[in-house]
Amino acid sequence: MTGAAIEANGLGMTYGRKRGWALRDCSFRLPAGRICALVGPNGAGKSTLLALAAGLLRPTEGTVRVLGSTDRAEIRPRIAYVAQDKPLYPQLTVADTLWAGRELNPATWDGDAADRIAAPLPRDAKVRALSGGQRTRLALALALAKRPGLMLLDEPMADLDPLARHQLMGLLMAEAAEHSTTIVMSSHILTELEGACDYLLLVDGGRVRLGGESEDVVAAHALVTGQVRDLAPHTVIESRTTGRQLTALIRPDGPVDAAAWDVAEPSLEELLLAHLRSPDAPPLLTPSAHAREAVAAA
Ligand SMILES: Nc1ncnc2c1ncn2[C@@H]1O[C@H](COP(=O)(O)OP(=O)(O)OP(=O)(O)O)[C@@H](O)[C@H]1O
Repeated sequence: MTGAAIEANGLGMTYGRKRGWALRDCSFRLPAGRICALVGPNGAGKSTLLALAAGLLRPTEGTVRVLGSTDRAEIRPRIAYVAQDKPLYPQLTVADTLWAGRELNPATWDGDAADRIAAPLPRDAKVRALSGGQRTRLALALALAKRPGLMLLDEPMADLDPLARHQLMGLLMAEAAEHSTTIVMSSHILTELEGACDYLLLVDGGRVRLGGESEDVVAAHALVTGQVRDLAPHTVIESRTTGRQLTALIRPDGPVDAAAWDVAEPSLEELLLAHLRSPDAPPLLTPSAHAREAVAAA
């Protein structure tokens, strides 16, 4: 079993006594070296989870271990966190910002990686004069050139045009593969994640609903179509009937009766949408996504 990039045990966070839980009872493990899609509806707790992993928030309960440590000062130099609003110094130029990145990370700074990502940006432009997408590009250049073990990216592609998105996604994937960087990327663009991410965390209502290798999570489900009848003993995530025809996303418990049902593998997008529409469906974590402490306690 490889080391964990993130391991959460009973992780919970509330922003104030009266506010309720932003995240609750989260126990999962993200093995190192994965590219993980963090998905969920607005307000699900994705940013909270990323900020906890980045050490910017203290858990209200439970623990989050990052790259094997819970010591936030020790973790910080080894991670890169790009927040949703891409905070940068508006009065600095692009060149100054990259220079500051190098000065702050002298041991690890990869100037070539920074140049590759920041190539289209005018070096003498002030950050405050950059567009949202250009700021994102600069923030990603800083994050990647730091050569972190773990990149935590909160909706990094949201304000990029399709071409820039495609190019930066490709660059990130290639760099991550070459340097075994773990990436956690929150996004609402499900189609885009399908090709890029090999691991999945679905958070909803502050809880982890799905976790594990994307392939395994998909393989644990089936899309079945047939005449309306009982689907027991399988777990039905979502079903709809049209006349006498039933279509359902199920988690099979044993072989599905091929004489009674047309069976297909759902796409990742179909699977995620079905779970988002069915908040009461039971959670599923594949074995690699089980927190070790949780496993030990079971
Ligand atoms: N600084 C804050 N103070 C108070 N409540 C907060 C704060 N940040 C987030 N919350 C609350 O915590 C919950 C989870 O929010 P979070 O931003 O983590 O969700 P998200 O999944 O990232 O959402 P989105 O997809 O809209 O970015 C929400 O109910 C939100 O209102």
